[in-house]
Amino acid sequence: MLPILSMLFSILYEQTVVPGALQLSAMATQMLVISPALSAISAMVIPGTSLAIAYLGERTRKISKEAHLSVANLSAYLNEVLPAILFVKANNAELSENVRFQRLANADLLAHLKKKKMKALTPQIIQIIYFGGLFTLCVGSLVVSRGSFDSRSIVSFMTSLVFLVEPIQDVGKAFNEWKQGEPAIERLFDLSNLKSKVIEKQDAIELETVKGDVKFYDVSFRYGDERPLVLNKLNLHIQAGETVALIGPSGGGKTTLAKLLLRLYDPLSGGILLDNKNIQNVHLESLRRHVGLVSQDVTIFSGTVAENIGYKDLTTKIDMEKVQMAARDANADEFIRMLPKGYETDVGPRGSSLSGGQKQRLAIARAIYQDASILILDEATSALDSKSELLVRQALEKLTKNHTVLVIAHRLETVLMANRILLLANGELQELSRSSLLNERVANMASNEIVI
Ligand SMILES: Nc1ncnc2c1ncn2[C@@H]1O[C@H](COP(=O)(O)OP(=O)(O)OP(=O)(O)O)[C@@H](O)[C@H]1O
Repeated sequence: MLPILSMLFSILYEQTVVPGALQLSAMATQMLVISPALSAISAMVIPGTSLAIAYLGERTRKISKEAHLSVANLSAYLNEVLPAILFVKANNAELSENVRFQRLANADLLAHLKKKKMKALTPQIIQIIYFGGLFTLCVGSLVVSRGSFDSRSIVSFMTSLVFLVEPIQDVGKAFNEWKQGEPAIERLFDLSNLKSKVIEKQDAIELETVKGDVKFYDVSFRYGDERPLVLNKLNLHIQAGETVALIGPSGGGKTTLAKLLLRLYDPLSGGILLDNKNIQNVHLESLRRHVGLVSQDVTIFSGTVAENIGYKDLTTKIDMEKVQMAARDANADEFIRMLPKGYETDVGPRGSSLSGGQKQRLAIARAIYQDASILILDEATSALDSKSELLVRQALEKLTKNHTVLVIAHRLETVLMANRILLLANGELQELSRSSLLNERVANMASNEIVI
């Protein structure tokens, strides 16, 4: 942001405003010396032209804003639809998506044409206004002076006037350029003003090693003042090395609990302790290094397999030995070696060249590489074929051996991997025994998604 602002400052201020202002004051002084009366008349033209420039500036700003919005709408649409192209085809929706695309593309084309027209016309309109003003002034000056001026004074006055107009014109152009760029700057500021929902303390502590003991005490949370409580005085103690399965109805608050542990939000009341330290007193970076997340919407970036697994060290140096170990533990090594370039294979945008199960195993390998003591596994609801599912489950089982695991589970097999099973419904937790889970009544209450 700062380089952009300093560049704008340099263009507008140092290259236009400062020399312009110097020239303007020199010419105005010269004119005042030659004839104060004529200078006063000339000065009257200036507010008129300034108003015209201001009006044109405002129009340019509006048109530029429309152009920015139209391109933003188009790119948002493409970002949404291109990754879901399989869904579009499966629903025979190519034609309707084509129409939607055409509509947005046309709107973008029109908005940009309008902007180009305005950009081309503005300097001409300003020129016409200036020369109109200048002509009026010349005629006015001759009429007012009625021969009291000698020809040298008139020439000198007019020359000063021409040189006076030039910097005003420059400032007008700079003003229009500023107005044209204003919507883009507004959007940049909007983005940079997106505030984090949590605040890191100045004296926050660094967690070097973590055993993995997690405690939620009296935690209440809602997403906004007007919204209902998602968690209501919830208490939960997960001992280091334990695996806890969290089940519950959709919208019951399971993901919210995980978000609070990652400190994406702070609880309304109560607190969360990690190895008996309140996470609000811990460096965010260090907290999130020790708490790994394998979420249900697996995120795979375009890049190589190795880069996706060693994501934590992407900007430093990826440890290839560690990548391969993580892939072996995640049951991913075998399929990776069969890819055209093994670990160096490009997986395509959003991992488009991989199957659902392969993506999930890559995400698990990434979590293993991260070396977090605590893992949150948000099990994918989408079904995999039985072989893939078995490979993913085996990988998850390996993970539970040496980590504290909170698994948001949707399948009975995953639930049964856990040491304890907790049902989260209506903001409250209830511990379930394995036998009660197999009881149909509780199973229905817990979640329709659990296949029992
Ligand atoms: N960012 C948000 N802003 C406002 N409300 C939210 C937000 N995220 C979740 N909610 C609401 O909070 C409640 C709990 O959502 P949460 O995602 O924790 O449920 P869940 O148990 O994980 O559901 P699922 O099993 O369907 O993933 C829901 O009513 C949801 O609509």
